[in-house]
Amino acid sequence: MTMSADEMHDGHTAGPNPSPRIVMMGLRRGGKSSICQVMFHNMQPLDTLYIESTTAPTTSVFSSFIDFAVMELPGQINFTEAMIDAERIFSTCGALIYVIDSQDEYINSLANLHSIILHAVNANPNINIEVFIHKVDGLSEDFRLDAQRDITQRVTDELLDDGLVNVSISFHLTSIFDHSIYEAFSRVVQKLIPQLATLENLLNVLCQHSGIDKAFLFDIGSKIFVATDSSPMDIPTYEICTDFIDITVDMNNLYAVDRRPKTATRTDANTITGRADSSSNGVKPIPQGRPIGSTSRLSNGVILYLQQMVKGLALVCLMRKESMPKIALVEYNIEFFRDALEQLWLIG
Ligand SMILES: Nc1nc2c(ncn2[C@@H]2O[C@H](COP(=O)(O)OP(=O)(O)OP(=O)(O)O)[C@@H](O)[C@H]2O)c(=O)[nH]1
Repeated sequence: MTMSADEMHDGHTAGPNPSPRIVMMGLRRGGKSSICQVMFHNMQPLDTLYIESTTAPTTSVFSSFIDFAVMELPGQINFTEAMIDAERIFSTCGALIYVIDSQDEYINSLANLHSIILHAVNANPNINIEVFIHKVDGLSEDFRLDAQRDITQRVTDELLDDGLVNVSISFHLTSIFDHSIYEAFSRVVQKLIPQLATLENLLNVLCQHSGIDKAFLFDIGSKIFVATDSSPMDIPTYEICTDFIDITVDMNNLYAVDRRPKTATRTDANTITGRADSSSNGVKPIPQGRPIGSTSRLSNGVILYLQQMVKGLALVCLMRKESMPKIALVEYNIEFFRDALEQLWLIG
């Protein structure tokens, strides 16, 4: 039986053109399902210990500034033998994430990755190959870098031997036990956003004219950052921002006015107070109606500022306390940023 991309679906509505598509592959027990569960279904990393091996391809569709679908192909399927319509899957997808278990012997993974890259690039020369060197939480700092160097060297050497010099391939060190998986996934998604350069430009202009040191545009549900300004970023800053989003959403949900009609059923409640597809995925419900906003001052004087934007996005900014007297100007500029974002989203 040949399975086509459209047949492999887990029930989330994709619409007629669920693009861009991210395909996730890798050998058994590499960590693919765990990544999807932690990123998009709010599962706690430790709970992934009990995940059963995936037996059939699954697709989840997420709606944000861009709609994107993530398809996971189980490691136990040899996709060439299983007659999966690989050509079609690769030709319609924007990125192929290949997950390598760095705590295990990875020679077999590299051979498997190589044959998949050959198929993928043949079907779609523009595909982005993203290699997740995963489970690095179990490796020391030195070991991580050694593994990354070794894997990068082996994969690129083999591609060069095959004369494939223009393959777009990136390597990321990831773990579900820290924020590295969010950063890596953000980088993958960003490459699929056609408006990325415009978003970054808008954030740069906003920072320059408002005394903001760093600004991120986050998808609230998945905590993927869709764009950031061009100033350097580090993982601790990213972590502070995602924690701030969590706290803000939790506080908002705690004190949100219940606008449900008295007769509403339990099922109605999800669609009234939460993002329709996030509620069914286990992702925190994103407040509808009045946009959420919050300001907080850290012990080192840094101010965190959050404003909800269009399509479940939030602008999170870091600024020094000296910028606080100019907060009216910051908010004025953010209104322009929001307008620009709305226009950008409307023209698609
Ligand atoms: N230490 C560590 N373990 C992880 C990480 N990610 C996943 N795991 C564990 O790896 C095991 C396998 O994870 P799965 O998500 O089922 O792997 P899979 O690639 O989906 O496997 P198949 O469904 O067989 O294709 C689970 O016990 C997870 O808890 C990680 O970042 N670090």
